[in-house]
Amino acid sequence: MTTHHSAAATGSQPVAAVAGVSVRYGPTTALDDVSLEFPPGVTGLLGPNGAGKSTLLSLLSTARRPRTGSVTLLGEDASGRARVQRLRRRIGVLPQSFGFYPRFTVLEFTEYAAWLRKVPAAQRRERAVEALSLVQMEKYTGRRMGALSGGMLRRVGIAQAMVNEPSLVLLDEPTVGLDPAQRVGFRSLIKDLGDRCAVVMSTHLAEDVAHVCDRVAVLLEGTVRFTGTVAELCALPGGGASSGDAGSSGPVAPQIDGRAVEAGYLHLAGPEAVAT
Ligand SMILES: Nc1ncnc2c1ncn2[C@@H]1O[C@H](COP(=O)(O)OP(=O)(O)OP(=O)(O)O)[C@@H](O)[C@H]1O
Repeated sequence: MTTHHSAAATGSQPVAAVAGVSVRYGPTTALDDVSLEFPPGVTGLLGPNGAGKSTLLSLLSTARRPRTGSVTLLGEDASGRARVQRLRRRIGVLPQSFGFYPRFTVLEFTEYAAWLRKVPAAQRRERAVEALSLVQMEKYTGRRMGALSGGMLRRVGIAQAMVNEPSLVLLDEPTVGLDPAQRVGFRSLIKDLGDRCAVVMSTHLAEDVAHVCDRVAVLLEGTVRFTGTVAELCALPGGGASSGDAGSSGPVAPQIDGRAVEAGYLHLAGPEAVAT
């Protein structure tokens, strides 16, 4: 394990937290009385489609307000227009899909993201170049957005999320649609981000969590079924306790039975697995 794993596992001050949050879309309950704390490092939100991961990220990004409960970001209650606007400048977001003008160059797009995040004009170019080199896209600053491959586009997506040097970055399913080799590269990139800022990453792939995350929260049907370290998740019955390598060139990571999580079977581990 790397040093930032242990730092995050020692219960440092949370970077973000939700307490008793519920969100409904008409008759659908997307989140039901969810309480979670996000320490420094990389936290995975693991769950099948529809579990409530994107909704939880939308609360942490301040895009949505909970129907009940509270959201605390960077030590402040995320309410009140002025405070929320100030907090947004310190948060980076990679949505599941992001729009862009295809004729923008990579640099123009990233500078535009800096403008949206209220980075002062004099710093925008420098921040954009730095963010692009962070994701190894510095050679492609002049390429049109419309001419990028899927993997490159996702890298630029991470760059735009990092362009305001956020203290908290939220990544919604960052590895979806990547081929296996790209996914391995992305996992190491996301791990590196975790050394710069707190990262919350949603995924339905248990392998992502095993290779990238310090901590994990399992969501199913809008409720939290587990929180803890990856090792603790692996130790659960049905969590898969074997060690091995699922294609990563990095250190050997514990394996989680991804099929069990994706199929929503993890709750079969029993009530003792349910942590709040
Ligand atoms: N705008 C919306 N209107 C109505 N229902 C919604 C809306 N957004 C989400 N839902 C529903 O809320 C529940 C949680 O959705 P959410 O997108 O948060 O889950 P998720 O775990 O991120 O899944 P996915 O990976 O498929 O996005 C699902 O039942 C979903 O159908």
